Amino acid sequence: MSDNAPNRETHGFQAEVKQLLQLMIHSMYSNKEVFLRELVSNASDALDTLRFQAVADDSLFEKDPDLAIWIEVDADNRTVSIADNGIGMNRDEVIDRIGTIAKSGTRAFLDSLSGDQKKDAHLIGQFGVGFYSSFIVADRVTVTTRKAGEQTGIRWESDGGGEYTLEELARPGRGTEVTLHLREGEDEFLEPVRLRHLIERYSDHIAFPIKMRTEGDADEEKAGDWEQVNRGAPLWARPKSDIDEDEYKAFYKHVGHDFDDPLTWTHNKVEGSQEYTSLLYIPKRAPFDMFDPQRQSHGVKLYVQRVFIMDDAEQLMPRYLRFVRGIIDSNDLPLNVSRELLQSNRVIDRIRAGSVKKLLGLLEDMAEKRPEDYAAFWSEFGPVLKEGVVEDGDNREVIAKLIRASSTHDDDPAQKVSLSDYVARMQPGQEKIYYHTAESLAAAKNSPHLEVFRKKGIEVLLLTDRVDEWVMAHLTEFEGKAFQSVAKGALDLGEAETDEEKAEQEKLENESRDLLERLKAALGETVGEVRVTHRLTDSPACLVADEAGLSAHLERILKEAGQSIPMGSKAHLEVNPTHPLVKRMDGETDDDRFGEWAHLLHEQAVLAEGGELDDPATFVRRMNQMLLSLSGDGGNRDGAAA
Ligand SMILES: Nc1ncnc2c1ncn2[C@@H]1O[C@H](COP(=O)(O)OP(=O)(O)OP(=O)(O)O)[C@@H](O)[C@H]1O
Repeated sequence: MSDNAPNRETHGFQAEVKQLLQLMIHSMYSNKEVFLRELVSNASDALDTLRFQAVADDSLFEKDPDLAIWIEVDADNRTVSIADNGIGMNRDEVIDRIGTIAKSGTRAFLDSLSGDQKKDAHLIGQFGVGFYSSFIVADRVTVTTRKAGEQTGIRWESDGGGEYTLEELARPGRGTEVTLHLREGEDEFLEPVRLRHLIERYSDHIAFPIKMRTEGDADEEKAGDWEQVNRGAPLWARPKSDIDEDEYKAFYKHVGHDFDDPLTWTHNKVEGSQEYTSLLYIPKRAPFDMFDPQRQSHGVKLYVQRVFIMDDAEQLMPRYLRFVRGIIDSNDLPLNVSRELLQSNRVIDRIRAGSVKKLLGLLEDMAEKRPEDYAAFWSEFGPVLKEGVVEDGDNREVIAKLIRASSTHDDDPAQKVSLSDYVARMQPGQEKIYYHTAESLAAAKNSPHLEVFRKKGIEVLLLTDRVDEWVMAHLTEFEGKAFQSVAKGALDLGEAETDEEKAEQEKLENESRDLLERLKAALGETVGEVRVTHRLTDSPACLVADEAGLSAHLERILKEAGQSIPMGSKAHLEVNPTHPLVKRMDGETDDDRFGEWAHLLHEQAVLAEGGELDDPATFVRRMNQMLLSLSGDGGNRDGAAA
């Protein structure tokens, strides 16, 4: 892949990059000044990385320890350059990082965007607009860079079409310089005043000096010297009272690589036996790959005494808070702390416990005082936070309080009902918190299992997130009330059922003995027990798992995940003897025909709860036969009806 110039190679962009570049140029145009913030943010990260690596090897400073970022305008050539003396990149790194997007699923996500979504800066922005935002204002971008400690520099150049060129070059200083050749009409960025203004607005919090040339109008002598244009101190180290909302938001965009503002944040300085500062943010939106196990997240960064140590210090945050972004700066850890050392470290354990507490407190507070924000949070991150019920036994109760669900109270698809709301609405005599898990809200709310609950006005939580089965296996009680799946075990409504109702039920059971036996004989091992239902008022039958067994919904999840289903008891068939269809069956004297009815009843029950039939064709044949016989044309046409 080389062209005519000596030592110059031409490479093609990865397809995703090409696609993203085009989308970005169009969707971001009205926010075009973001390029400056992004390039300064990258430069700051590169300085952080150098400073960290130099802790172990100070030769990397190459006698140039004053870390900074320089912004320079060349009005004649219509360029703006952003330079740093940070870690730099070697040839392979340039290819890997500036021509490739590592996030898996990017392609599929980009392909799935509709026309309008393609113009939505916030959707595109979730990739972290980063370096590519240069092309919003530039029609050619040149990067020259040399990695600290290495000999050869490299020059990268592209017009943002499909290709870029690479060329080796001698570069005495380490670090990176990005030069933007501005598009026609973008001359506003040649105005130093405009650039200063943008730095003040978006990059003031950058902890390294950002320097620009002094302007010479008042004092010609000094014109051309470099002067620092930002405050240059880490934001989190400043007193809270000194920092305004916009500064917090600007810092979030840098640290969280997000284009949007955060939803909320918590900033804490802990003193005493442990000293650390945390500034933790909750984003507005979940990244598209939130549930991708391979996702590379921009989580929480660890600093030690204001020196950046590492990104994504997963020991600082439990998995169920993986959406949190921000920094933790410890005064107690050594500067040369490694990932391995963090693994079983008491300091880290305490910082994590403290931070989790703060975050859960922040969520509690938001739930109470800003319910609309909390609803927005829940709809983005609810399923992730729920994992905490399983993962974090110590905080299970607090997390349970934060859970929101749909329920039969209003059948609203927005998950709004808290467990406390539910308990407050429990019927007199009701002892349990009832819930139903299903694949979708439609399947949940129309499930036959809910019939008796609806009739009696007993609320049932409708749980439709994938994690719910797993969560409910760990959540056994709330405020002293046990949880009960409406699709499991023998139903006991306790005192919510009157004595008359109980007597009637018993009578019905006695009268139905024969019917139940015939059904069990016809269905054999297809089902566990066959019994009279408590649950149904309108449907003829439903399936019920054992108390300790797997619900049909969980069985399906496991099957889809390719897991083997533990051999347990079969689901039990519950029938409603008062249903006209069941009554009619009871009167059927032909055993073969009764058998067909019985299977049909079972198959219906499987379908009604969203299940799949083992043998759908036979079901269809039975169904057709039944329809024909009901229309008075059955009996002799068995074969033809199939
Ligand atoms: N000034 C720089 N010095 C050293 N490396 C850099 C510099 N700018 C960019 N890089 C490297 O290129 C990578 C890609 O940069 P880019 O801005 O596209 O994304 P990012 O900063 O990783 O994340 P995001 O896209 O979420 O902002 C960076 O992760 C970094 O490794």
